[in-house]
Amino acid sequence: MGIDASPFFVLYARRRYGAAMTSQHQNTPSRDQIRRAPKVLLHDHLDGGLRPGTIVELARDTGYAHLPETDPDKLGVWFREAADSGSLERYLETFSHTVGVMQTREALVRVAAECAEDLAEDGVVYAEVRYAPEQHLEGGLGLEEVVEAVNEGFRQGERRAGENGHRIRVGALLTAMRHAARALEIAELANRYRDLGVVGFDIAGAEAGYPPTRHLDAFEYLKRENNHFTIHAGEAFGLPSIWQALQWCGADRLGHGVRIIDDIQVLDDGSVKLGRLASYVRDKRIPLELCPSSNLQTGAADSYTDHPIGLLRRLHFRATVNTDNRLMSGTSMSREFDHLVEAFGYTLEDLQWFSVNAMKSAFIPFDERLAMINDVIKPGYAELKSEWLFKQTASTSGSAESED
Ligand SMILES: O=c1[nH]cnc2c1ncn2[C@@H]1O[C@H](CO)[C@@H](O)[C@H]1O
Ligand SMILES: [Zn+2]
Repeated sequence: MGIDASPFFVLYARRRYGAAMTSQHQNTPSRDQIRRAPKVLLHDHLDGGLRPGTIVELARDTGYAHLPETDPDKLGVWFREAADSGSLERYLETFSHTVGVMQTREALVRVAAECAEDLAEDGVVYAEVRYAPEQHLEGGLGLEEVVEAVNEGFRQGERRAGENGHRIRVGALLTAMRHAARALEIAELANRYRDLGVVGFDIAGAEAGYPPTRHLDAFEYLKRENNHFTIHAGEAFGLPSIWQALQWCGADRLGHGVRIIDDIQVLDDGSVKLGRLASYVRDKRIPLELCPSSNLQTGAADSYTDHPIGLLRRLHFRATVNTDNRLMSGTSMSREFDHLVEAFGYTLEDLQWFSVNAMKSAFIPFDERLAMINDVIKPGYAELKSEWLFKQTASTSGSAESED
């Protein structure tokens, strides 16, 4: 099975990128370099990324009385531990508390603004952040008011980040919950707010028992409108879910899609055989929104070194790295990269490859994606890759000074 192939890949990666280094920039990037590297995030849930302190304050302000902890540090730990159950269904239960405090316009604006700020602070230059408008109506808001509040928050956050020297652009993805029956309505909402801050559509929630084909009407509508959508598929459930998402629903990208590994066979001699579906995904350059830490918590992978991303990157799938839920996983884009660098010996070249892959797969227009790649991402990595040159100069001039 493909997952067993990862140790082989580690060896391959170390040999290829570790021992056989040809220049300094192929060294392991430092944590600080990873944080400063321009990163692109396609799969991040707004209701999975709140600051614990904000949850506590919003609960107090909005009268939400069900928090398991009221100390922010303890609450952060509670989310990580509660989400660490090995089951997607139990992982998803933790969202009742974040969604619980996101029922007013003020709360939504604040959470969205802080999300943009936190991502920018972490070096993310472009993000598509998703949430399910239908889950934020309990306080009396309408669907459009929810979308407008979140958009307002993203714009505020982008402005504040810019004032602090961090440029970021955030687009919203509207999610419909797969167990519910509002997908068409949410798809129409996504279409109405197209070019007004919403860049696409998604479905999420428990996968087993809720195939994406339940929502075919929504996907067909979006296709007729030439709009974009991704589908959570191949996370808790395997190949049939990925197959349906692509061949019945017509998804542009796969949310997770990690189980495509079940259609990849690694033979004893190290050669690899792709099944028909895996070949299709690779040949058509279907973007995989991979979320390593989240997969460890829901049981989709056992460790970073065993995570299929190693093999998928080696086989040149259109792999991207994502956070999924920063609060539940206690993570960030930089931390995801830190883990992958440690597990697979990735260099700045690899991190750039993931970032360019993600930017190519974004739902904004082609010319904007290209400009992001050429004017922001590549120059950012080029600067990091050239740092060793200037370190050398500094140490030379340092020793000259000491001789004076
Ligand atoms: O990894 C995931 N798989 C499936 N559904 C998820 C995942 N993370 C979050 N959500 C669901 O998406 C909703 C909207 O953001 C969240 O409320 C949560 O129920
Ligand atoms: Zn997700």
